[in-house]
Amino acid sequence: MSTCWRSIILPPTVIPNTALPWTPNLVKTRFSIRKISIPILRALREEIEVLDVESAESGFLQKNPTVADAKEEEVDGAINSNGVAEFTESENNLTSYRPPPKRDSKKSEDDDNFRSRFKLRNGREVFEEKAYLVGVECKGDQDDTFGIEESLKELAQLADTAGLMVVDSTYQKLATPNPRTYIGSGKVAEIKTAIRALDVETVIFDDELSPGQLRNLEKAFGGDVRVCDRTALILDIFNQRAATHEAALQVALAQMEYQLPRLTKMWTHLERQAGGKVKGMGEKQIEVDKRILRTQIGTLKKELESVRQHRKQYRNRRFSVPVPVVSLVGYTNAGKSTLLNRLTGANVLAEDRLFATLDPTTRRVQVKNGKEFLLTDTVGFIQKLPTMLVAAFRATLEEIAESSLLVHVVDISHPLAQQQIDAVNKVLSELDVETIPKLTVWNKVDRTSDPHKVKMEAEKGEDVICISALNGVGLEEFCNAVHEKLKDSMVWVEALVPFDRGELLSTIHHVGMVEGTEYTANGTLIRAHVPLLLARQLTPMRQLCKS
Ligand SMILES: Nc1nc2c(ncn2[C@@H]2O[C@H](COP(=O)(O)OP(=O)(O)OP(=O)(O)O)[C@@H](O)[C@H]2O)c(=O)[nH]1
Ligand SMILES: [Mg+2]
Repeated sequence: MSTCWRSIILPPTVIPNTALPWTPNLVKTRFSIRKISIPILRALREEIEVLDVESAESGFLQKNPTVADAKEEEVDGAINSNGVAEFTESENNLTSYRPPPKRDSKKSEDDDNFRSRFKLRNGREVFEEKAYLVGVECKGDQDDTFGIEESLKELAQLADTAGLMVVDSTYQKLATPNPRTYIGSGKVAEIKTAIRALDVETVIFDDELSPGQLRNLEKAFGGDVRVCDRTALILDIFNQRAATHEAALQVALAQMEYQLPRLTKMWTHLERQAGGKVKGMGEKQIEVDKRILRTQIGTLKKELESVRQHRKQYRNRRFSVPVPVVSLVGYTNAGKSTLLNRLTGANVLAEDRLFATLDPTTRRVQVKNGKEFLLTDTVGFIQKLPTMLVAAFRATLEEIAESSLLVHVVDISHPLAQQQIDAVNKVLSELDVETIPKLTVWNKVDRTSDPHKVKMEAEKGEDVICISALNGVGLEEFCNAVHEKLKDSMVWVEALVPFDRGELLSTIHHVGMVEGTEYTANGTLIRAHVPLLLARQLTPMRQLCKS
């Protein structure tokens, strides 16, 4: 997971146009040269026509001397350990063909295996590192509705999404986690043996580790294996997936806040890039680094604020057209984007991976009876969602808070559907949206063993609709249910609309629920449930009606 590791260690590289001391890499690198090991560089040189490192990185290296330095050092190492002659010949004498030196078949097989571990993920080439997963089940932990094995299964899915190859996993039941190493010393020794036997490159813990625990574990495992936790993994996926400027800023901020207490000496490059001006008078390096990082966090927050102001203006413009907004919320991979695509013909990425969507997308849905509403697709939730990520995405999630109706999409075919529902409700309660009317949608009924039985179950529940977003089953019923629910959030009006305001009448018909119309000498008398904003627009006519 080269990109994963890169983002854990280095500042994220996707923040254009900032006055940060380090220069962001605007050409998104496919992986971090800085952290690429000697054998990877060797393979890269052999594969030069596939992955032209020099040209791909040249712009970046000029801007980022630290990375360039690191690259040089490691290339030298590769040459020394592999023999200079082989590379020099192939690079300097490209026209005359000479058969490659015979390599023993084991080495060639290793190289092939090695090369096959470069995978394309989210449009980037990443090195598929071997990962080992570790979980802890604390006895008497009431909060975790997910069992440890299920939670590790989900962690494996997250690792796969980030581009890692999970080679094995283990867990331990403890009364309380060990404050030094999170797991007990026996488990540490067991994992150390597995690391050697399986060539593990990254060990991922299913819970957030303290900075001290991270350091102690890295030391205990021998120093040459990376240790990270679920939060870092999720942050990395978000970093890989962030497609818009705002999402990139939000993730960058969350990553930096995660980094701050975990800073070690590796941040010395920040100081160099700040032109040495920050060299402290007797200040420890780590303090300097922390100060620089805090400044960067401040800069990011300011930039994020200005982006948010922009979006707010856009949202206000949208609200001037009083179409009700319906937000799709739910566990990651439940089928929210598939439902949006199906209903609106949108082309939002929907795939069988966690966190396919980060940015909200809103589209207009036209229902058969001429009614319409706006449907917003949002970022999915997950159990143990890092609080800093909820905080970072709060602005995006504000869209949810401003909607007229929440549609909770559930993957009913998932064995842990109920636990996922609970996890989503927990996040929703953190967002203070309990007052917004809610409709529950049981999606993927086609994947259940007995769709008919599931439908009967749904009918027993209040406000539950069964659908299959993939094949379109139940969508008409869904739209009708949305409309009925929207009525709950609407205001009852009786208004006398003058004949020259015909456009208002058609808006009322589009977005409201008309109960009756009457033509009078002064205009059309209309009785309807309408969204609050439209009711406000109709206020003078409502007064007219009363008089
Ligand atoms: N069988 C079946 N698969 C579905 C259905 N709806 C969605 N899927 C599949 O489930 C996977 C996830 O769908 P998405 O629409 O990306 O899920 P999402 O909720 O947007 O996920 P995030 O963006 O990660 O939060 C995709 O492979 C879809 O094809 C359905 O009704 N039936
Ligand atoms: Mg999605």
